[in-house]
Amino acid sequence: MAAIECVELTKMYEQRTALRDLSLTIERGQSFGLLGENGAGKSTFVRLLMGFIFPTSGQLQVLGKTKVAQAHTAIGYVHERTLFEPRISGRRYLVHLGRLAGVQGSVGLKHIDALLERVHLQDVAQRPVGSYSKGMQQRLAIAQALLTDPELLILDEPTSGLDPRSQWEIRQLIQGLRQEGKTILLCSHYLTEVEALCDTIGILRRGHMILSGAVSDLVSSKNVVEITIAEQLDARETLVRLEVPMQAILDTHGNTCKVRGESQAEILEKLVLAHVPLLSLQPLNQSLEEVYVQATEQADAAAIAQPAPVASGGK
Ligand SMILES: Nc1ncnc2c1ncn2[C@@H]1O[C@H](COP(=O)(O)OP(=O)(O)OP(=O)(O)O)[C@@H](O)[C@H]1O
Repeated sequence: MAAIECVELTKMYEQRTALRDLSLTIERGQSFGLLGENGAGKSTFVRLLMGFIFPTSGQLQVLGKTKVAQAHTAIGYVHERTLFEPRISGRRYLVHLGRLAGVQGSVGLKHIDALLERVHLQDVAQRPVGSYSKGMQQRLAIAQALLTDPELLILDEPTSGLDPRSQWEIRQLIQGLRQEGKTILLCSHYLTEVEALCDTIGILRRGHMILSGAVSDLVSSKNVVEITIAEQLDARETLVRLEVPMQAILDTHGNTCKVRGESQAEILEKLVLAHVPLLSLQPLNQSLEEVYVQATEQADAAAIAQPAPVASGGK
């Protein structure tokens, strides 16, 4: 059973379509990054998963439950703007919420102290939350999400607006949770963060999923190989001399050249037969940022070619 499964999920707010025909499976133990511009529908999807709002049409299952609220005890949720009571201490905050979630008694308190340590707040645990930095508050929000040791974590922009050090601390925490095998849904605008923390991604654009797949497949889909030959040789001259078809060569620089993946075997054969010394051969990846920009440009071009009949839009 998948952690999250939806089929043709649609959500309309009156006349506005926030999410349209979304079909998606997030397997257990997978870390999934949900990307998309402002107003793309990410928070709407999260609200549907949490059962705060209901689909207009389509099916949704969270941890096997179609009534998603029934899965709540196994979900940890970090809202994009967590609000705290500023006068109580971090520890008391967790103790109160722990009681609501059935985490209590000496075992519960031990668990809370371990969580405070895990998010590196043990030294400030008795201080009022109002005196915490934004990064510390965000770590407290993550501790709160972990109170019930949930199987699924939904993290809505957990590093948004934090300084680089605080972002790094949160990412370290998420990486640890991922390694423990938690299922993670991470909404984020930070593409390098998603590339580092997620196994699979989906890009939403005006309520549509325009691209999804494994990060490793998407970044390696460029199909370009960089070949480096002996230092004293000029790559372009060598390739011309060996009569390599020019359309196979994307770029040359000194003793390196970038060639199309499909021409790699033919070029290597020519180089080897001509006894050209090879120093390295490396497939070139593109960044997730490049994948994102390309996908959104293609979606825009398709939208211009075929305008959508129903209004949907940004904030
Ligand atoms: N309660 C609401 N009533 C009407 N329209 C809404 C409501 N909530 C969201 N929308 C609209 O639905 C669309 C999707 O919004 P949503 O908040 O899901 O986007 P998002 O991808 O989370 O954006 P952001 O990155 O800014 O958080 C937007 O056009 C938004 O204006």
